[in-house]
Amino acid sequence: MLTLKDATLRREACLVGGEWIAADDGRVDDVTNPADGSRLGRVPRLGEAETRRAIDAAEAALPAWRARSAKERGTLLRRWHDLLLAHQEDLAALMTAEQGKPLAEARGEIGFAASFFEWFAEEGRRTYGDVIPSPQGDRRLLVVKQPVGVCAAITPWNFPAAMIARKAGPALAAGCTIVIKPAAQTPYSALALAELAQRAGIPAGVVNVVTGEARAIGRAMTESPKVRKLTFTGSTGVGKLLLRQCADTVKKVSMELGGNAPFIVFDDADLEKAIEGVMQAKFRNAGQTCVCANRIFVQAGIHDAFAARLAEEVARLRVGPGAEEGIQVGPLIDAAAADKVVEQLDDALAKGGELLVGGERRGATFLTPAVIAGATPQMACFGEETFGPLAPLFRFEDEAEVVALANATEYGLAAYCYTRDLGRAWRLSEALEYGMVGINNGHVSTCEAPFGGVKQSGLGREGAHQGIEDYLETKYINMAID
Ligand SMILES: NC(=O)c1ccc[n+]([C@@H]2O[C@H](COP(=O)([O-])OP(=O)(O)OC[C@H]3O[C@@H](n4cnc5c(N)ncnc54)[C@H](O)[C@@H]3O)[C@@H](O)[C@H]2O)c1
Ligand SMILES: O=C[C@H](O)CS(=O)(=O)O
Repeated sequence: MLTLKDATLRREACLVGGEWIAADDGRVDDVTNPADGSRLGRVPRLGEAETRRAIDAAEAALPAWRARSAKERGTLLRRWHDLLLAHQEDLAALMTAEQGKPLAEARGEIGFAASFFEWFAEEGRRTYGDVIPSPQGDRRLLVVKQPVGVCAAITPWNFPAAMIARKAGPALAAGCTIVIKPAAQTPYSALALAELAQRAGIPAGVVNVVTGEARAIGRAMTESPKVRKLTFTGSTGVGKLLLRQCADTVKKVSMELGGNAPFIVFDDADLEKAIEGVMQAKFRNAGQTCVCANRIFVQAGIHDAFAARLAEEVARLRVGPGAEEGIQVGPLIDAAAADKVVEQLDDALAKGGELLVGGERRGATFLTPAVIAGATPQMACFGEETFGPLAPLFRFEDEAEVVALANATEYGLAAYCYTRDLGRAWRLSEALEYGMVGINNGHVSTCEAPFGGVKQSGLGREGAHQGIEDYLETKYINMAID
């Protein structure tokens, strides 16, 4: 049973123009706990009409919000940050109940989400323009940055708070207003963030959250000329669809899409550090992160020692409901997600892979973390994003071979490399076709750094200074002074 210190954080209505609303026709959708399939509650099933009203509310709030100074907007963002931390336990409990991740990870995600509000509270005050030396004495050339305007955000279930904060933070700091559609599986985290935005004093209409029919809401967002930017985090397939839908109104877009991360271990790597890194890069959120190690390449000389140590560590992982203290691997988001991982596991075994540990299905959504040796590029786990606790080991001989294998994918989000050779670290950092590279490090995400991918892993960057640029327009002013 989910009990919160502050029960009012558990909202079952949508925030539109400062009002908490139900669907016009009263329809609702169940929210379930992936650990046991129990119903947590119900949230409104909004459609196009309600979404259009949310867009209108964001448009109505825009002039006053963009007229505030960046410092004033930053003060409110900082308050939102403080409220997330003040309610971290309740927000973590809500997240674990609806998403399944272990409580310790959920607490960490709330801190991660809050960091984007803190970071962009200050970045908004540094959206500098330019004064350009004019070629004519009677002209002055200026460049100023202005907010894009009304933004729409569509976010995934795997990081239900941080993926919202990584968008709402820069949007609000830049002077934009926003309409957010969270994933159907994880609405409570989004609605709790909206509740805390109100408590922080963020004005009505600046932040709006709509739950309901994804296609209908997405259509309203992408078709509306009032929406000047769409920021999406989710699968590459849905990203492509939304990109197409945004073309008719030429919206600015940010796309944070799928991944297929290579994790490369050379003979000269520090074995224990590599094991620590792969455990972090592979099994965080039960392997359901876009930057998870999807393919683990191990050089022949260290392969057997690495495989034995990895199997040993994986066997120790505690699997169970995320709400139980000490659990390290929770359930997958639903039975279909677990089915997909089992299919990839069975495919690998059918094609010659050797199961070293795990792979046991426990009920609908639990799967004990698995390690497979003898993986090959002919297996589904080579080309497809696994999004689950399956670690396939690919043996390789030399640098040229592993770079070619690592880059043989349409994805390009994150990559990892373990070596103590400085020259090789540089060569791999430059040769790997990915937006982010971890060298002797299995976790790269932080608000100070630009997160994002190349190829079909996305467009744009989130976090860092780059993250606010996506919410700004550049205006050039040519002024005659005669
Ligand atoms: N690059 C990143 O930063 C990042 C972060 C997290 C997740 N992801 C990716 O997201 C995927 C897993 O998340 P998911 O299962 O929620 O992805 P998904 O693409 O199925 O859904 C993402 C969001 O899009 C919505 N959606 C789905 N179809 C839609 C449509 N036709 N119109 C409008 N909205 C629609 C969903 O309701 C959800 O809110 C993985 O591929 C993962 O790699 C990427
Ligand atoms: O899955 C997507 C997240 O962006 C992963 S991380 O928490 O930013 O590493």
